[in-house]
Amino acid sequence: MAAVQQMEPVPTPVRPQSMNGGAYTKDIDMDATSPPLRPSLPLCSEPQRGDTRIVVIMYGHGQEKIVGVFAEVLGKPSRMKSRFEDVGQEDRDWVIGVSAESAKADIATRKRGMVVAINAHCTGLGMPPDAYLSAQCDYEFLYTETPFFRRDLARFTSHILGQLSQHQALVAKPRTFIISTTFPDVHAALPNIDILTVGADAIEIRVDLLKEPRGDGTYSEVPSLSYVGEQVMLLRQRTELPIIFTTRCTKENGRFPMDNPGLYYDYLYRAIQWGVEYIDVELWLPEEIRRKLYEQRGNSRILSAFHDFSGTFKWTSERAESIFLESRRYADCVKMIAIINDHNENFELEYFRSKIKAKFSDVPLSAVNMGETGQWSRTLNKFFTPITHPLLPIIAAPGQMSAAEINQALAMLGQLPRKSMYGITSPSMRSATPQAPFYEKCFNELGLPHQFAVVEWQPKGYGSIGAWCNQKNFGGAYFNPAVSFKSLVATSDFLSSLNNGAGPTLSEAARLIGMVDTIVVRPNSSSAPASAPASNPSSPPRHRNEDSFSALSPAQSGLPPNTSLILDNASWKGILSTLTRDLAPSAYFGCAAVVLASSAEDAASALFALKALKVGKVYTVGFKTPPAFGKDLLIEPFTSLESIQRARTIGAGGTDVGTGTGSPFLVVSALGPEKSTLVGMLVRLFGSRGSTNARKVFLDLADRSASRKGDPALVAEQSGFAAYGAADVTAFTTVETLRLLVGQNVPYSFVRLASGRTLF
Ligand SMILES: O=C1C[C@@](O)(C(=O)O)C[C@@H](O)[C@@H]1O
Repeated sequence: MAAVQQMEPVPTPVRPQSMNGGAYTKDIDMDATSPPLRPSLPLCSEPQRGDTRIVVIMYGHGQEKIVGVFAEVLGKPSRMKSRFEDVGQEDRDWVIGVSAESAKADIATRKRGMVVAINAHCTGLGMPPDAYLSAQCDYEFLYTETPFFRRDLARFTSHILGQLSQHQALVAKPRTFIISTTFPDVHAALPNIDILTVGADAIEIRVDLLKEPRGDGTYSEVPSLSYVGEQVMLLRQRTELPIIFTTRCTKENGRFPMDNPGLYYDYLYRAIQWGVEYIDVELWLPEEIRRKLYEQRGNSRILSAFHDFSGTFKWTSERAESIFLESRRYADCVKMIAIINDHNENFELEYFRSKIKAKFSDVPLSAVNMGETGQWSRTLNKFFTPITHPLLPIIAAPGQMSAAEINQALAMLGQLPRKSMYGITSPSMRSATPQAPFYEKCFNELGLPHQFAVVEWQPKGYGSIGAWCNQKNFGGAYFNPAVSFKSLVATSDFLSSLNNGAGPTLSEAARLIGMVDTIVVRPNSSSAPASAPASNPSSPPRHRNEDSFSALSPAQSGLPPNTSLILDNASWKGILSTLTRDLAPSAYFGCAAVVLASSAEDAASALFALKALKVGKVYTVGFKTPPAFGKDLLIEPFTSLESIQRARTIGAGGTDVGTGTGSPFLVVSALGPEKSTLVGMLVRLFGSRGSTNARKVFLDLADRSASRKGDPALVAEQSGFAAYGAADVTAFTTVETLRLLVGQNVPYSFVRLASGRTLF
């Protein structure tokens, strides 16, 4: 198994104390690990073991089943206890349920180093959560029973326990946008949420703009915590984007009153308990409040906010830098926003930005100017640029632009040149749904100037990788289906000539998987390693094969100097996202899995995803596992019916699901439709049996659209599996491909919506 290394400790919120209260106790007991090698894809967050304390769920009257659902999502069995006092070391691998009523007796004296207390409250019960439990618990999960959103619970638990985090990936991304929603009621946003969030990397809920009806036609001055909680719940149920929770004060263009700073603490701390990813903390708040929120932020991240509407703020002043320094003390990211009077002040901001970046690269800065005069700075800001959308009722601040407007402005200024991107397919894909209209729709929605074409390529046949890639305006490509790295390089003079003949740069994922599905174009940074590619060969090598990369006219040919091509693999990320949509990563940690494929190439992306999920053992059928995987995965090929039988009966009681010793919890099949009967048979063999009611997972990677044979997913569902198919993986892979190719985030639900039911 993977070597372990110490992870930065992840504190979790502690009981809120009175604003005069003493310092909180850091009583966290975690055995934290991280994977041995970070794949070089910057946009993914690797699952972590995170907080391993015993999870105790407090449930409301008649709601005991939520305890079992939490357990399933975490991959653990559950049992009930009467009080916190009864929870002990023997409960280590269990999820414990305690009724809300009896939890009140001793929640305050629980062993905080041993248990993490989650108040699960069903909003459909018609009353707010118990105020005492809300204040005392570590976290609070608000949910609706019908419909119930399992993916919301999976996301909540993965976040609060530190198993998945998006922050690092967002900071590493070259450009990120946040959409500032301004709805008085989140319900109004829901019908359009997919389209509203295209291009956004995070979504801001302006809590101060929410309007809670009082019932007499008027609205409360400040929306109540229970109203805000439901609004946050609604939003999180419908979007996969990280949420930014903002209580903007009246002096900074918001509606939250400023006479009681404690009010901000109450709302912002509660947002941490609700598992909101980012908390906007205004700099004017007393230091004591900012410090406490920072210390109690758990896995949430603090975005410090400063706005100056006076019109006298100077980016060149000493005050500007001291504001940044003060903000940074209790923040993970800093936002500074000012009204300016003169266009030159945009240049001053750019100077400030570069100075701060050079001196303090650890805390990212989002800094823009307001008003029309300041719009230029909105096109230059790279981290968390606030954006609006035409479907929003009002803009959140003067001068705000949409993602499409910013991209169009960048294109006009020559900062976002028009690129040619390709979908490289094989003749076998001719009958598949055309993909070009989908990409064009995305580019259009995002205001991107790029063009997209689907081209056909066959190793040793027609089509030329060199001719597509070695163009001045080449913007990247995806392969569908993925191609083996070896055959790609063997048939392309151009690719093999890169890096002075060493061949193209590979991401860690593509290297291990051996299959490439994306070619990414990246500018060479000055920090690039010495081996970074010189993508533009100084003199064209002689052609060994058909890859006539000089076929273009001189004006078109030649990647610009200082440009690298990186061969990558997005499919494993699509598989990982599919598997963790309804389950937290811990459901897979240490478990046994079965992978069926007719070649190692077909299985490799799934194996890489299973490695990232730290599964305990992989049984294989139909292929020989590449040695590279042997280092991190325990592999056992099924060689006979006996070996299958043995794996099947291990831990037949079923209580060890997720503990690494049970019978397989996950079955992934990459076998084609012609092998449906075999897949169905194996799935049935490994179906849920015994006392466990935990649903196992079946993932079918085969495209079954043209097949009339039986669907193994149906067999799987009948045998106690939750089944996922190629359409889910393709949509998540497309999300990743778009991030890699154009650096923009397009939500999974938009991909599914825009590409219709068949999905390519
Ligand atoms: O802080 C900011 C930035 C902002 O004020 C803007 O200028 O775009 C918009 C606000 O919603 C957000 O909280």
